[in-house]
Amino acid sequence: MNILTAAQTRQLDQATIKEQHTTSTALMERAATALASWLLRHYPPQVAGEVLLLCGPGNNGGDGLALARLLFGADYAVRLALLPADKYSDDYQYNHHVLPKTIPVSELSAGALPSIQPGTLVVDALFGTGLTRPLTGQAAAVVAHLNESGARVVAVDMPSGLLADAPQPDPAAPVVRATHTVSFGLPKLAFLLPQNAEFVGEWHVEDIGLSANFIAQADTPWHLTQLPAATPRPDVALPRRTKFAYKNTFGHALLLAGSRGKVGAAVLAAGACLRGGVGLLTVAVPGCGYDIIQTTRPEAMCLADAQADFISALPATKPYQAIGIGPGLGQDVASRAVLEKLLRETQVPLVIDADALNMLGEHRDLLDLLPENTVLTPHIGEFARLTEKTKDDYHRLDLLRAFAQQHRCLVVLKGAYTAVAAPDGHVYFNTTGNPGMGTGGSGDVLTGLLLALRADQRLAPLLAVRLAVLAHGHAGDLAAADTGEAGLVAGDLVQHIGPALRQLE
Ligand SMILES: NC(=O)C1=CN([C@@H]2O[C@H](COP(=O)(O)OP(=O)(O)OC[C@H]3O[C@@H](n4cnc5c(N)ncnc54)[C@H](O)[C@@H]3O)[C@@H](O)[C@H]2O)[C@@H](O)CC1
Ligand SMILES: Nc1ncnc2c1ncn2[C@@H]1O[C@H](COP(=O)(O)OP(=O)(O)O)[C@@H](O)[C@H]1O
Ligand SMILES: [K+]
Repeated sequence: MNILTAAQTRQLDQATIKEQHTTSTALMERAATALASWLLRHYPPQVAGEVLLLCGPGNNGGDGLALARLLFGADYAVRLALLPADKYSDDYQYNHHVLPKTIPVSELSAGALPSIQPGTLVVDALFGTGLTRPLTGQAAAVVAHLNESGARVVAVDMPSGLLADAPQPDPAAPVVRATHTVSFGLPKLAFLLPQNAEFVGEWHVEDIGLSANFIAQADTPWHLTQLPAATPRPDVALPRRTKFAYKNTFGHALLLAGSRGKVGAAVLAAGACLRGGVGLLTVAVPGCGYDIIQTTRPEAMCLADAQADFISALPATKPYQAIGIGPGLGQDVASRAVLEKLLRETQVPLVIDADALNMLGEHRDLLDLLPENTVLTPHIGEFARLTEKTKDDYHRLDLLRAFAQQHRCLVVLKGAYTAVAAPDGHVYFNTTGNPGMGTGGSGDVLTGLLLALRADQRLAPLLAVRLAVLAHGHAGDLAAADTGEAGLVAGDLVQHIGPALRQLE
C-alpha cells in the first residue's frame, strides 16, 4: 500500500468527494463516525469518564465538533474547548452550528486554560494535516498545558503540532504527546519514524472509504508491506510450490558465517535459511564450527576453513544461486580479504550483514564492487558506518534512498518498521514484528531467511526481500504469542518461519 505525502493527503479528500459524488461535510461525518466507533471500542462511556475535546479552527477541529455531537448522542459526558481564530473552515462552521446546545463549550486562551485532571480523556482535534508551521502563541500554550496534565490523549488524525512527512522546523515548538492517534485510511510517514513515537503513541487507522484509486495511483516513494490478511490488495505473496517443483527451483545457497565464540550466528542463519525453504544449503565456517553445524543442522552441508577461529578462504562460488556473508564473521583481515575476493569474483546475488557491513564501512571503495541487487541489512548503527551520522530520521531516509540508488542495491534498514530501499529509490516499510525481537541473533535469522528467498529462482529481488522481512516479523509475532516478548529468543523465530511463510502463500 502507498503512503501519501502531506500534499497528497490534502488532495485525497477532494479526489474522494469527486469520485463518490459526495460532500466534504459528509466525509467529515464519516470521519467522526469512525472516531466515535473507535472510542466506543477502546474507551466506552463508563471507562472514559467525562471527555474533553480540544478543537482547532480547521477541519481537524470540525472532526472534533462532529465527534462531540456523536459521543453526546452515545451517552458520553462531553465538554468542548475551542481555539479562537480569525477564520474557521466551512465544515467546522457547519458542525459548530449543529452542535447540541446542552454541551458545555468554552474558549481556549493562554490566560484561561481548562483544568485537566490526570487521567482525563482528552481528544486532540486542534490541528491535523493542515498544519503549515510550528505552533506558537495560544495554540502552543494549550498543547504545553495538555502535555503537563497527565491526561490520556486520543489525537484525531495527527498529534497536533507534528508534520505528516517532514521534520519539525522548530524542535522547541510543542507537539501533543498522544496515547493513541487515530488516523483515516492510511498511516502518515511520520508515524513510522522512531523520533515521533513519543508524540504519536499507538497509532490506528480507520477506514472511511477514501478513494482507493487515488491512494493506489499516487506517485510516492513510500510504501507499506502488510500481511495479506490486513489488506484487500495484498502487497506481496509467496507463490505456492507446484507439484513438480524440484530442489533446483528453490536454489542452492552458500552461507559464510561464524568465528570462534560466534558460531551460534551461523547456526541461527543456517536454520532460518533451511526453514525459509532453500533447496540446498552449504555453510562455510571456521574449523571450530564444523562439528557444531554438522550436529545442529544435519540438513546443511558444511565446509570447514583451514583456520580454526575465523574464515580465511573463499570456497568456489560457482554452484550457488545466492551467497550470504557476515553473521558472526568477526573482523579478521583474512576474513575481510574473503569478502573482497567475493565481491571481485562473483555476480551471484549476495546478502551482506553484520561484520561484513562494518568491513564495507571501513573500506568504502569496496561498495563500488557490489553486484547489482545485492542485499545489505544494516541496523541504524551499521548504516551510519556505511554513510554518515544522521541529523534525524528524515535525513536518514534521504541517505537510505540515495545509497540504494547510487549502489543499485537493496538496503534493509532494520528496526521497528524496517525500511527496505530499492535501487529505484522506493522505500517499503514493514508492518510486522515486535520489540521482543530486540534480542541477540534476530538479525542473523533475517539474513538466513533473506538468503533462502534470494536463492529461490521464482522470486524477483525486491519481492524476495520484502517477503523475507515480512515473514521474519510475522514469525516474531507468532513466537511472541507463545513466549511473550521478554521470553522470545532468536531460535524461536526460526521455529516460526514455516507457519509465517505458510500465511504469506
Ligand atoms: N483528508 C481527508 O480525507 C479528511 C480530512 N479530515 C480532517 O481534516 C484535517 C485537515 O483539515 P484542514 O486542512 O482544515 O487543516 P487543519 O484542521 O489541520 O488545520 C488548518 C487550520 O489551522 C491553521 N493553522 C495551520 N498551522 C497553524 C499553526 N501553526 N498555528 C495556528 N494555526 C495554524 C490554518 O490556518 C487553518 O485554519 C485532517 O487532519 C482530518 O482531521 C476529515 O474531516 C475527513 C477526511
Ligand atoms: N521493536 C521492534 N519491532 C520490530 N522488529 C524489531 C524490533 N526490534 C528489533 N527488531 C528486528 O529484529 C532484528 C534485529 O536485528 P539486529 O539488530 O541485527 O540484531 P542482532 O545483531 O542481535 O541479530 C531486525 O530484523 C529488527 O527489525
Ligand atoms: K489532532
